[in-house]
Amino acid sequence: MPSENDAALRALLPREAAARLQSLRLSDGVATLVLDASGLGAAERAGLEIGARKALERESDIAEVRVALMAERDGPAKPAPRILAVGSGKGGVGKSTLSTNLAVALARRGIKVGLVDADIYGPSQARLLGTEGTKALAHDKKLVPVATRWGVPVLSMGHLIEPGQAMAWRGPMAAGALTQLLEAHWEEAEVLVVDLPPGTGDVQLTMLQKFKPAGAVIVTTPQDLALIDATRAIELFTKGGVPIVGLVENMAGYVCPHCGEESDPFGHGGGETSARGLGIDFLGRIPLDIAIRRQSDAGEPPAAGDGPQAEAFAALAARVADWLAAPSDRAAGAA
Ligand SMILES: Nc1ncnc2c1ncn2[C@@H]1O[C@H](COP(=O)(O)OP(=O)(O)OP(=O)(O)O)[C@@H](O)[C@H]1O
Repeated sequence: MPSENDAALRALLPREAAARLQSLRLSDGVATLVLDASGLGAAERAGLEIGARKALERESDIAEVRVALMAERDGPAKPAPRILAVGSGKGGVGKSTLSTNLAVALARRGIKVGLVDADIYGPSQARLLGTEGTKALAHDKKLVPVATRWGVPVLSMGHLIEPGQAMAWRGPMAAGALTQLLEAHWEEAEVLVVDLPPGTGDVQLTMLQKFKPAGAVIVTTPQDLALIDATRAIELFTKGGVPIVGLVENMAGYVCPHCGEESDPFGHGGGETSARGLGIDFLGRIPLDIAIRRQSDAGEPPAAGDGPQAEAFAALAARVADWLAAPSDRAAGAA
């Protein structure tokens, strides 16, 4: 039976959230709500969660708000989302930044996208999608993805551990964590963009063996060394039978923050030539632009804006969406 206290809390909720409320509990300053999000798209789900969260966070006796969005189970089972792995041979090439913005740009095209941060030891997606400090809830022993303002639900170790907490896990534990992130309530997503850690460790192998991606996007930078490393990442996927969607050249060309002029300190066309040499598609270039770093650090994905940075990610998303629309042909063609 709801207590008077619960009724008072319920009255604080926006009308839509109150109508969809399944349960609401306040204990030790933590308000836990379960909302029925059946029939809602990703953006509406995000709006529902954010509205409820904001309304309760204003209360002085509520220190934390936990929201779980549930969808009806009846009706035909939805197919599992197709996994798009984003990989690189080495760290620091901007793979996480690319994963975030590719996911946001795909969502802007109307595709229902979720994002999994498979970088178990160095998670960054909570920050990049402006959800730092939000804890992921579990329902039916499965994690519930965290809604974002950009219509891209996300799960990252950053939503499970305290910021700065060291992850001293052995490989199998990290692989187990990845399994939890991927086997979460992703029912609403058609595509899951998975930001893989660099290299070829346990996490990548689990990914290939257990959750066969539909395709892999390889991120590189113009420096030769990174291109050689990218070759290794490509080999990992092709040996695992995962089709390569193509190569993205990040930090390609420097955009002057003062005059906007683009220059190429590392030469132009390395990514294109390299992709051609490897027999894979070239998906495009994302310039080295201080605005990309600033907005990303602030949890505002540049792909969600309307500047030239957003255009670069939109062009990339268009190529990837084309590939997703005809994956088997492409895969067969690439074989
Ligand atoms: N195109 C770009 N222009 C400007 N800065 C960028 C660009 N791409 C990435 N960065 C910045 O470079 C840094 C590294 O990017 P990011 O964390 O995405 O790389 P990563 O390959 O995922 O690294 P790691 O392997 O360490 O996880 C970040 O500070 C990010 O904001």
